[in-house]
Amino acid sequence: MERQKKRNFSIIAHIDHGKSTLADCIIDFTGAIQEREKKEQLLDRMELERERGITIKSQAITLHYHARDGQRYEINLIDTPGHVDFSYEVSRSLAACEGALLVVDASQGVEAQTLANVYLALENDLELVPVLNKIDLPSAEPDRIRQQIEEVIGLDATDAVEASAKEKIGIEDILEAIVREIPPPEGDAEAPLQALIFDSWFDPYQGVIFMVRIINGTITKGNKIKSFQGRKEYEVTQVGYFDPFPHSADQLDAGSVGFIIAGIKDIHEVKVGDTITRSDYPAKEALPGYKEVKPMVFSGLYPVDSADYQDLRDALDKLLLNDASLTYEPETSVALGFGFRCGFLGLLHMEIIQERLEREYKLQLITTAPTVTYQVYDTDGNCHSVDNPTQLPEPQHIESIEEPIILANIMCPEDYVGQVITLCQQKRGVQKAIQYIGSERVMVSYELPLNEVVMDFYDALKSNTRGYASLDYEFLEYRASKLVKLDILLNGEAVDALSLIVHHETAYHRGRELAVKMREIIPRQMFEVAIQAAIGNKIIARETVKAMRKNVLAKCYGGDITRKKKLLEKQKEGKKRMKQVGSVEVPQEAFMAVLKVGTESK
Ligand SMILES: Nc1nc2c(ncn2[C@@H]2O[C@H](COP(=O)(O)OP(=O)(O)OP(=O)(O)O)[C@@H](O)[C@H]2O)c(=O)[nH]1
Repeated sequence: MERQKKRNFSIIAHIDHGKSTLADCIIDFTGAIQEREKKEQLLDRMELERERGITIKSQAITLHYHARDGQRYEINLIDTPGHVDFSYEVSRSLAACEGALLVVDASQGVEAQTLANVYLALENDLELVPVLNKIDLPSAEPDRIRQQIEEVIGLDATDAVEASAKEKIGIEDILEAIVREIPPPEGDAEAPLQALIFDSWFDPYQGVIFMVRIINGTITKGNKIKSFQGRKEYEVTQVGYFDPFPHSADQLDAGSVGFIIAGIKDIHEVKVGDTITRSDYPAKEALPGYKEVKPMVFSGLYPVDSADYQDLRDALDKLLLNDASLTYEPETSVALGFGFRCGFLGLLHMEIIQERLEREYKLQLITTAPTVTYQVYDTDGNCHSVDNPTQLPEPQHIESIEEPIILANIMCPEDYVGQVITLCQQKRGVQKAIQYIGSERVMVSYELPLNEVVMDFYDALKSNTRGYASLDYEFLEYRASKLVKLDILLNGEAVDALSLIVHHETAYHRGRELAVKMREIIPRQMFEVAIQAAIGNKIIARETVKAMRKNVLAKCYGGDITRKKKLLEKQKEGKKRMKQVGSVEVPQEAFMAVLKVGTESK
């Protein structure tokens, strides 16, 4: 199809403002899928995504639309993940488009991620088409939100389409706006090939499938291709597009969006953000903006049953095929045995991976508290990247420690500004700005140590603002800080998996709270358990779990055998999540308890 009749667009929105539902409506409206083939939330591929209602991997669908001007248009809808953890993927998807629908919930209005996504879209020079969704809600106030969009974003919202993805209102108007407002792609089909990879995944039969936007040139079956970052050359075996089902095409040319298959077995050979070109007629330059995503949050994953170690490795291998941003390497813990240190883009990414391992691979896991990567300078002048408290050198060998700092933008109703500020202060935040957005909403910007945010910042923020605050953040820099290692000892033995790196001012308080929390979590055993918190060699707190007096079965004397069996079963169930640490049995909860202390502290 000629370029003038093509449109490439994404939908950007704050979480839950209705992006996926609207995408489904648009697909439906253009008749891309038959009723019987339709699944709820079609764009969300995995079961987990459906259940949580979030979109993890981006994907593109080619639609055909007969517009009111009598012309037939090819419209490529490129789905983007909405969460802050995945902003890099959002950015790549946006780079493949000329425009974006900016979906705003007509009752909630502009939120932190609306703004963050708008900035990403503007960086990519996209034409923004505002849509006010959920106008079916009695609480919808389209006029007020229209004004808010103009004030906050500076975007003319006079013609913003009023829509309801739920009631299928305004869908045709949205398609008309796409055709009218979003420019057709530019690009030169005669020039050397430059194809931007904006998504890739591993298919067990085809190998790596990658989604591209052809910026210049053409690609067809049989072409030899290579990427600017990868070293090897591959032969294209198939090109095509999804509608949403895969279809082969003769070729993809400048302005098109589609998939390429080239028998690639290693997902790391084709990285999202990289540029593909042809070996016979190579482009001189990669497209701008290639940036490697680095994991920001680390956690140890251990099988509850050490016999499952190999299964965990296999499962991680498989997950890695579809998720190039996940990293892992083997690690051992005295307390937990053999496991893996895994790196994630953020907390949500971490939760998703953990849940997939447990649900799809039926693994029972013990996870350690998340940490960030520290830059530790030793007294010999060497710098070490430390993502595990146990790797921290002895205090006398440490010259200084630097921790990652983020810039967090929090948007909330003005009534909650006080709570948000208090929370940020507690978390060692440095205030950067407080800005009124429209008449009642406020944007609070703080520099915060990522280490404090990975603990439980998000939950605390939600509960302190009754769910009304939204958060977006970006990495800023590494900054020197006074950090110390806090250890927990059980019967005199330091438990490596319970160690934490914390700021020296909060260490004392955290240690004491953690010891109390451990006493509540660790069940009584046949002997007394001493719980101590220590900073360096200094013990700062002690709690005791008294020895057990009663046999669980004692109260069943004379009772029937099935009841006894039930009790034992129940005990066994509980034991599954227990880890033997020295002589002490420690439940899974204990390893995450560090997340539960500290917010109320100070
Ligand atoms: N009343 C009403 N509810 C809607 C409308 N559109 C979406 N919803 C509901 O809003 C919730 C969120 O919708 P999603 O489409 O999952 O939102 P999303 O923006 O894709 O969310 P993420 O995938 O998490 O980014 C769901 O419960 C939808 O049923 C609408 O027009 N009206």
